[in-house]
Amino acid sequence: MLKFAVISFPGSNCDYDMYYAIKDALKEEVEIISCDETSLEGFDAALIPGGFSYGDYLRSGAIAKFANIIPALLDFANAGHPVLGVCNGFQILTEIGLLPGVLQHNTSMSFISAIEPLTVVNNDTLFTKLYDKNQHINIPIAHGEGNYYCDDTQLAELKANHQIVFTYDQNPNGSCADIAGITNKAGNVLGMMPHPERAVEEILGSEEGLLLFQSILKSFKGELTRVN
Ligand SMILES: NC(=O)CC[C@H](N)C(=O)O
Repeated sequence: MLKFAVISFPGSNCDYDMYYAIKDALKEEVEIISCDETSLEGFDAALIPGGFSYGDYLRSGAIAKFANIIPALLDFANAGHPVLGVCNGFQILTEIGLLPGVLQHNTSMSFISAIEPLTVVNNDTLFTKLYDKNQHINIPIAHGEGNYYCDDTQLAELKANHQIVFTYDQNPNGSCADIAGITNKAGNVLGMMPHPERAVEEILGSEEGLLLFQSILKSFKGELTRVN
């Protein structure tokens, strides 16, 4: 069994969605831990859920950067363990420097809640290996600050390193290059605004998010096979 940590901040509101996606849909071990903790020892992967950490004050994710768990999360990511940040989790990953760029207010300046068509532009990652290349999937979004921005040099690097993983088919928020999700250069940290954990069974309207979590599992099994 793999053990996932869901890191909960004051104001997280998708921690239980993430928890149940892992526990009931993926059927792996998962624990919600407070951002006041200082260690991720014993966990195989870390998940940063959506929400409004510290009320989104200053800027989404800007205060979460100072939580006790962050040094351990940086070490965990830099050691190559999988880290997934969804929505506010993506915002936090950019604030702590694990991913390039920033998430600005949507160009409409409104909160958008919708099921969004996406394209899986890179299926050669540990998070997307079970999708087909250029597969179209429908995943919900729910954010006010999802407008991804990076400068031209960063965008050229993201493209050259195949770090753009998901793009919007009908860009809802003004993100540059239609970006919905990116990885770090090493490929073990994924940030995305759409919520795969809210699309893990048909009754939720889509189960196309489940493949992402199953991909993480498959990546681990591949690794274990190689090690043994
Ligand atoms: N669902 C969420 O994680 C909300 C994200 C974020 N706080 C925003 O509104 O942009």
